[in-house]
Amino acid sequence: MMNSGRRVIGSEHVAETRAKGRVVMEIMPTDIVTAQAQETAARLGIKLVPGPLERPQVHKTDGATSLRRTLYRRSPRWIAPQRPKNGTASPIRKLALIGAGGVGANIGHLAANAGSADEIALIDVVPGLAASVALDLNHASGVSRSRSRASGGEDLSAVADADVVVVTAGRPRTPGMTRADLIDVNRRVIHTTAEAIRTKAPGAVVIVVTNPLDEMTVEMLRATEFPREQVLGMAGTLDSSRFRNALAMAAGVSSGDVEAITLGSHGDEMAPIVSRARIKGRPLDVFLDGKQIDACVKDAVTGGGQVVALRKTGSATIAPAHASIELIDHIRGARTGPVPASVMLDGEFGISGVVLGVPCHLGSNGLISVKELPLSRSELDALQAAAEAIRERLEA
Ligand SMILES: NC(=O)c1ccc[n+]([C@@H]2O[C@H](COP(=O)([O-])OP(=O)(O)OC[C@H]3O[C@@H](n4cnc5c(N)ncnc54)[C@H](O)[C@@H]3O)[C@@H](O)[C@H]2O)c1
Ligand SMILES: O=C(O)C[C@H](O)C(=O)O
Repeated sequence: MMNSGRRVIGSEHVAETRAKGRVVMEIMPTDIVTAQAQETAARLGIKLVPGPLERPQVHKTDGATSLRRTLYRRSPRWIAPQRPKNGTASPIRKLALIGAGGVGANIGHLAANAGSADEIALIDVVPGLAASVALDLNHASGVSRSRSRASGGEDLSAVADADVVVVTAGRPRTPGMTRADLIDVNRRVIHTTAEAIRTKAPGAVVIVVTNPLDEMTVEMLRATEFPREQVLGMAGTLDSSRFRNALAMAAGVSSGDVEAITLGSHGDEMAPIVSRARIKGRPLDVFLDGKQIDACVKDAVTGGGQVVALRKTGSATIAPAHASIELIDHIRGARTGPVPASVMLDGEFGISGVVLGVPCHLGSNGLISVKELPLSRSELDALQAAAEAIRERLEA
């Protein structure tokens, strides 16, 4: 039934859906669903679900039929960041990478390849390591045609005047360890690096990667005495990527069809946000049952440990590097929209004085604002629990 361009869904439509053996009925944004249809759907066990994000519409133009894509913004695209239309975001002038091990070298590689920075300065305490990675990156530019120039050495003063500093310096965990077991050894490394950043690159945006992430981000904030806008922790982009991958594999779709985010801590108190996750623009339960969704949540939380158990000598490096580049892209304006990062909260989500993974708007000076998404009661409780757990660990 049509009514000024709108489809009115009556109980007969619901009954037709049932008769076809279908259990889901798609409702488009312009549809009007009668109260009777809702009752019939409930009685027959039919789910009325929002239609897909994109749906081709047929339009008649001068007797010809053309197909036009109409975008239905069922949920705001607050998860998947978008590149600016003209794709002309400038590279960062100087990117410093403290730590040229597994994660640091991979960040250097991706940054050079994407032209994220004009100058990439690598620093590592192991003699020759950072210089060798820098040389390797420069050698690759003959093929990749990257314009980035890399340099490497042991001296922390090479952070001087960096616009963005990524800190991966420190020990990774090995099987049998939790990230929290790294607190003592890595806190010392953070303090050493923080001193150099504070004095030589006081205007830099610092991205902490070293574990345990939430605690090390707090240490960096304390030791540099930088405002909260300038110190970000990287974990949410990695955990969200793992969550999206798990959902995509379970639903048999590509990761690009999935929008999902994780908040909270980078550990057992991680909070994958199920209520706002979408597969092809639709809620998860259209594609997956409760058990499958729980398994995906578990996969996101345990993903890091799974890699450690297999690798034995260290932890993941490739996905963390991509996830770090995502933050760098937001800082340099190559991507827009909220992105999960760990920042010191100041009343957002009702939490203060603790570093937690939350959706953030970022820019060239770091944090612009925290985006307080509407979350379900249990998700808000999970954020509060994560904040309390981190607070307790810091006090201990
Ligand atoms: N936040 C996340 O999501 C995430 C993801 C992956 C790894 N991590 C963490 O990142 C850290 C690095 O992981 P990795 O796989 O690159 O380890 P890695 O051992 O391969 O590299 C770490 C490097 O840091 C260097 N280093 C140590 N102390 C230093 C100092 N004072 N100054 C300069 N360099 C120093 C080491 O020589 C080493 O080369 C670990 O703590 C790991 O747990 C975090
Ligand atoms: O798991 C680890 O120890 C490394 C990192 O935090 C990860 O999640 O891959």
